[in-house]
Amino acid sequence: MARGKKVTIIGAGNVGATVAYSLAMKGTCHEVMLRDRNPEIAKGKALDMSQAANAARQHTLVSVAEKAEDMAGTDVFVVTAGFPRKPGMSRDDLLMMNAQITKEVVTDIREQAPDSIIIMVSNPLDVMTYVALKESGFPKERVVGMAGILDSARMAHFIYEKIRYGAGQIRASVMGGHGDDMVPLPKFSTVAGVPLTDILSEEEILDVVERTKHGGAEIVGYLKTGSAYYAPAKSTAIMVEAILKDTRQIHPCAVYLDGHYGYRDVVSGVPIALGANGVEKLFEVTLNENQKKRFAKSVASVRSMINVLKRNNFFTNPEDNIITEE
Ligand SMILES: NC(=O)C1=CN([C@@H]2O[C@H](COP(=O)(O)OP(=O)(O)OC[C@H]3O[C@@H](n4cnc5c(N)ncnc54)[C@H](O)[C@@H]3O)[C@@H](O)[C@H]2O)C=CC1
Ligand SMILES: O=C([O-])CC(=O)C(=O)O
Repeated sequence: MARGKKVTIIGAGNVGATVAYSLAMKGTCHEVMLRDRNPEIAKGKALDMSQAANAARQHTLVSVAEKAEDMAGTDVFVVTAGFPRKPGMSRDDLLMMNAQITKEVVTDIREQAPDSIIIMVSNPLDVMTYVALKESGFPKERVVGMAGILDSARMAHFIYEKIRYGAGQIRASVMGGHGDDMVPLPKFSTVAGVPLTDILSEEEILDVVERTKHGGAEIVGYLKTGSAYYAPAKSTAIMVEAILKDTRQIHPCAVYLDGHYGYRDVVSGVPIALGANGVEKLFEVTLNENQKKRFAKSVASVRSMINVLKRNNFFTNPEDNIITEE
């Protein structure tokens, strides 16, 4: 069954506002609500976007949640509240400040819309998804992080730059966390069904892999004051649409691993079917030894950040501060 149609975006900055614009231009939902600690700017953006929706002959109304209670009845939350990185920083440097913000906003979500689905975007993404899951107390199916769609889109673009054909037919595959240890998978990537390994040389593939891993940093290097937002916003809007329309299409997303791939109590990016209930199915892809090793390294890096939070007694429920694995 398709869910209702109210989407609330917490954090109406570059990514949040662009997600709202993307949803409004497509008429994906009836109502998009923005919530930001700076409500005046959010109001200006909401008004501007509602007018743009009319220009585009769409029905979407964009408004602002001035009070937490205005978010009641939300079906899908997108959380982009938090700081972006600047040149010279890694996403992991945002851990402590964004964890606190995530904890605050998730408390409001839990109180105002306990049956909703949360799409996390703030960085470091996998850890923030874990924080949202633990602090909301929601079932693991209803807290999903956005990264894999973005990383795969970047990889597809870098492939396209090299081959200059097959636009729109490139299916690139990336798993693991959204950090420097992410796991691009050229062996699972194709152009219209033709394996990438039959199209590009080893050296060219290595170049695509490295550029994908540092795709976010490359853009931070140009923008200087913040990070990418067009591709991140489009990738998030795709997730919102999959949930609202119950498409159950398969996308790489950051989800809680509960024994999957041999890992517990951690979040990482894996292929899932995304639909009205959030994670409808999690796929366990058969990885070769090299891929397994790279995935393990990525999971370990996310876990080490989660453990920093646990050591600081960050989580509200004392049981969540128990370290299950180093
Ligand atoms: N998962 C991914 O692939 C990606 C993640 N990101 C992350 O998304 C986050 C947002 O990035 P941008 O939109 O570029 O940053 P931004 O600085 O443009 O926007 C962040 C917004 O959050 C708001 N905010 C901060 N604390 C808040 C609170 N407690 N309640 C409500 N609003 C609050 C700020 O006022 C600001 O408007 C960053 O952490 C960034 O690293 C960005 C791109 C891709
Ligand atoms: O690079 C960043 O900090 C923002 C982000 O996650 C991305 O663009 O992949």
